[in-house]
Amino acid sequence: MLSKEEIEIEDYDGLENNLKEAINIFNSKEESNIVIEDMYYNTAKNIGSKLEIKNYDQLTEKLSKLGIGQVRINLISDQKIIIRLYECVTCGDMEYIGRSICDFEAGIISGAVSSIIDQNVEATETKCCGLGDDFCEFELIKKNQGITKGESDVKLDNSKQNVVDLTLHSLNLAKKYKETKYKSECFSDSNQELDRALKNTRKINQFNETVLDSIPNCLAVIDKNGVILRINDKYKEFLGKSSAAEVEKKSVEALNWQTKYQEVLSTGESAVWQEDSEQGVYIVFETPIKENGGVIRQLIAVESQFIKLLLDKIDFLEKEMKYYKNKTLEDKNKEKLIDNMVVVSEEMKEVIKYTKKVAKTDATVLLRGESGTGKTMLAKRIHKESPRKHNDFVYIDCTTIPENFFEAELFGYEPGAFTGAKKDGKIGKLEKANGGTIFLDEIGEVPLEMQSKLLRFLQEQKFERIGSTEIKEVDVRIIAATNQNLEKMVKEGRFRKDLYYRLNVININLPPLRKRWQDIPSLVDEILLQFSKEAGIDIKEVSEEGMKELISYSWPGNIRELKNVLKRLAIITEGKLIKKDDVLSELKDVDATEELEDDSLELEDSNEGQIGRMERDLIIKTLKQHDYNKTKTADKLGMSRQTLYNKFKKYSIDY
Ligand SMILES: Nc1ncnc2c1ncn2[C@@H]1O[C@H](COP(=O)(O)OP(=O)(O)OP(=O)(O)O)[C@@H](O)[C@H]1O
Repeated sequence: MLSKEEIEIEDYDGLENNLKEAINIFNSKEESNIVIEDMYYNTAKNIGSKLEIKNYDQLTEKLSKLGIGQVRINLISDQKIIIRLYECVTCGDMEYIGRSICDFEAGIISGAVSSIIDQNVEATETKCCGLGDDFCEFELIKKNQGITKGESDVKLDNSKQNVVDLTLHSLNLAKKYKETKYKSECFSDSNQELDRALKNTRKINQFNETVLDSIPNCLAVIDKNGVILRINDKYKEFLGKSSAAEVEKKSVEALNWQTKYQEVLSTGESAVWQEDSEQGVYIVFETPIKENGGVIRQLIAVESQFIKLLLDKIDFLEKEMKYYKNKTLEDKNKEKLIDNMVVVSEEMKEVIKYTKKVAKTDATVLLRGESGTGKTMLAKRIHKESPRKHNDFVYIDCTTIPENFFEAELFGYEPGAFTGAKKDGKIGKLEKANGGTIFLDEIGEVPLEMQSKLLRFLQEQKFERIGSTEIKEVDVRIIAATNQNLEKMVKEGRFRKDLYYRLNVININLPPLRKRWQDIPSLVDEILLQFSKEAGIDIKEVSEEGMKELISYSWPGNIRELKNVLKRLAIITEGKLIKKDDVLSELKDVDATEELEDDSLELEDSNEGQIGRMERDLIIKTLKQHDYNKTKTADKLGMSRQTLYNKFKKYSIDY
């Protein structure tokens, strides 16, 4: 566009004033915008008609020269002409405003085209960059009424070029006015929006204040410098102030508040503690305000229902934690001390205390106790806790070795030592146990001849393999076990007296389970846990009533029997809980137990003949109850099949 300085014209100011005046007049009217637009259009049309454009090529060239834009003309029919204006200068200035704005261009085009075809045409803008279109488009329609060349709303000078330029300049001013007006409209729109936003913010603030004051706890906002920004009504009440202003904007130090706001700010972590005040005990809870650098402080009365609940819960959790801590510790100790061996009763605690001392020595140990009381388990424990623990623990079940193989088994033999011997010979159990422990289970079953050989070894720790004269010397600790009355056997000449004394250096007696029922609940837990692991099934529990039944039963087969009963119950019982009826139906057929509840069963202080009779009766009864099935009978009695066969032999039971 041409600037004022570029336009050398005398009555420029007059023209400009005219235009401004016109705009002012129109502007004061309600529909001034439309009038102004019409004025642009008509003035521009007048100019367009005076440009003396002869054809469309000249129109294109002229408009581009005037800087109006790049024109493309499309003659659709004699009656309808479409002109497209690319890079329209008005739209370039105003950009997208949501309505068509090229009244000036429309006027120029209509004036110019009217003079080309020498007929009045009116241009309507059908597309406009101001509406978001890619180009501006004008539809030119012929009108009957002709135009009066040379008549303009604006007084024009005689120089045509100057008239054009001056008018363009005036229109340019008007356009700027229009632009300013539009911007002020926008401004007023945004002012209204601001107003609305302000009102909303006030409403939200009001709401926040109400919420803050409705909170039943004392609440204060402290800024990062320790200045109290806000306290709610409850806090005001708590402090006994008539106005929040007495506290707000003051520092926490000045008011002597016990606060951890600095610690909360530096760590970003909340702080909670208890404070006593004249009004009672309070929990102080200070928490950082995100991205703000301040702290929210709350005081919650301990008397409040919420805190009471919380404290109850904490109390409960603490107790629970303590319980599990102790249990874990107990479990750990139990494991360390005796693997999975259950030791709850005082009787067993005594045994273990003694065993621990014994384990450190090399002394020969004789373990006494009914079948299934844990003699083998204890023997292993002694070995594990002794200095020999890194060497072998060798187990010999004396009931299972045929008489003539005993020596070979214990001392070994040379190649070809006897018929049927292995051709490379065999190393004996004693040699295997060198540096370690040998456990002779059921020592009362060792044949007499073998007893003297064993005695010799015990005296000298020396022996010869069968078929060899070479004397072997080994360092072996002996642990023997029996459930028989060895003293009686000695008297009857069935057990060597000297061997008895050799073995009976340290005597440990394992009490029967019925004498240490306190172990039963823990044994039940342990056995069910181990079994669930082995069998890959869910852990079962025994109901309280069921447990009472297990405790009151006399367990002739001791822990081995308890184990078997529980394994069966774990398999048979549906669901997680083993109930009283399940236990009873499992134990119902052992009516002989009543007889066994008699203390006279204890081997040490009982008459062997009486016990023998009772044991014989029990075996026969159990056999009958299990249709003479020996495996089931042995299982029920908590003994191995071999032990059962030995008992058959011992009591002349012929089945
Ligand atoms: N205190 C205990 N805690 C856990 N399990 C035990 C305990 N005592 C024994 N047992 C278990 O009971 C079963 C029988 O124990 P063990 O074989 O040691 O008895 P025993 O007296 O040697 O029997 P037997 O005289 O028939 O040889 C084993 O499975 C053992 O693991």
